[in-house]
Amino acid sequence: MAIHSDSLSSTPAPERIVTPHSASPNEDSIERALRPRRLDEYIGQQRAREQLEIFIQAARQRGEALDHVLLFGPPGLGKTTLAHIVAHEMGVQLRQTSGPVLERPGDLAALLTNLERNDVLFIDEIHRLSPVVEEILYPALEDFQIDILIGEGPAARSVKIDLQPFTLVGATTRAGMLTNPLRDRFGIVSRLEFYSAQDLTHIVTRSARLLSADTTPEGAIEIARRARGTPRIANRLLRRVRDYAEVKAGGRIDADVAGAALSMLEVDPQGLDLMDRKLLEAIIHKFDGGPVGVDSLAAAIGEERDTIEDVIEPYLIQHGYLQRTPRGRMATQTTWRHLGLAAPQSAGGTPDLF
Ligand SMILES: Nc1ncnc2c1ncn2[C@@H]1O[C@H](COP(=O)(O)OP(=O)(O)OP(=O)(O)O)[C@@H](O)[C@H]1O
Repeated sequence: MAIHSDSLSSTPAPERIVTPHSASPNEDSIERALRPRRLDEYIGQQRAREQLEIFIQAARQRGEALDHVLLFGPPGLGKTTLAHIVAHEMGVQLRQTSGPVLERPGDLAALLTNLERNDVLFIDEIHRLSPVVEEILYPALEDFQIDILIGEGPAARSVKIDLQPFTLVGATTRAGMLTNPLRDRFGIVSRLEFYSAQDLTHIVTRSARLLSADTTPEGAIEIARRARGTPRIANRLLRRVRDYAEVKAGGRIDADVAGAALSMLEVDPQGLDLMDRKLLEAIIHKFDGGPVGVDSLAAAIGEERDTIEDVIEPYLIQHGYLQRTPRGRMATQTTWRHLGLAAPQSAGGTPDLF
């Protein structure tokens, strides 16, 4: 049966220090150790947290399974962490899989029939479920039943199997790619946002404590500011800065040490790394500032389209470095300025008045 307990990523982990994907098994285990276990340890995402707190308490009081939950947002923002927290707060087990590894209906059926009452089933990359597997999921979500075909040819017959009530937690970077019937079956839908520098500072401070890394408040702020709004990146930068501090600065992470370490890692003061700059420079130098289609851009920088759309772009767009127009991606005034260039009048975004 092709079901793994590890979550798999749709996009290959690129070689970048700020990639929001976890890059190695060793890193996975450190990540697990840093993962908050309870809702009150989960920093930021106030809206999602408050909603879940109420719905979990209500479900617990009624002794029922929590309604199905869809979490969406860019990678590394804490979807897997929230799924684990939901199970922990409900006092139930979590089973974990991901859309692409559920190849056949039988893979999903085996998982569903092994769930115990009110358990959580976490499906990462749920937008990548195959249509035949998705079919099985509909009656499971609605009536806690599945229809299984037994036998082949004219002798084949369909058998209904009752399931224990359970909660599906689905995670996706692309809510728009979910089919309508699947999306409609989630009672709770939460969009995770990039974290503020303040929330990330809390996360860095907490992780530093857990890793026994000697970090000053200013050191934590410096790391948080450059972490692209993403806890996974913040934790990774913290570990690299800790290495630097141990070798070069007697182990203490203050603002200067963090700044020097991050410059060495080519993460600039805005948290953009080589790949971000490569993409922005390509738009400006190879496509005259755009608009340029994502496929041409992918070819120009040797990166997968999915990685550009899921990993690189969302932060750049949100922070005004990139505009997505119907004719393609465009550099903005901020982009030109960031790269130390004079912006042409035609560039998108706020004009450079200074
Ligand atoms: N709100 C939070 N508070 C503290 N730490 C967090 C929070 N969210 C995430 N983290 C940390 O960031 C790491 C990455 O989070 P997680 O694996 O849950 O992200 P994800 O959104 O599921 O990413 P992906 O979609 O790539 O699997 C976790 O190990 C955890 O330590």
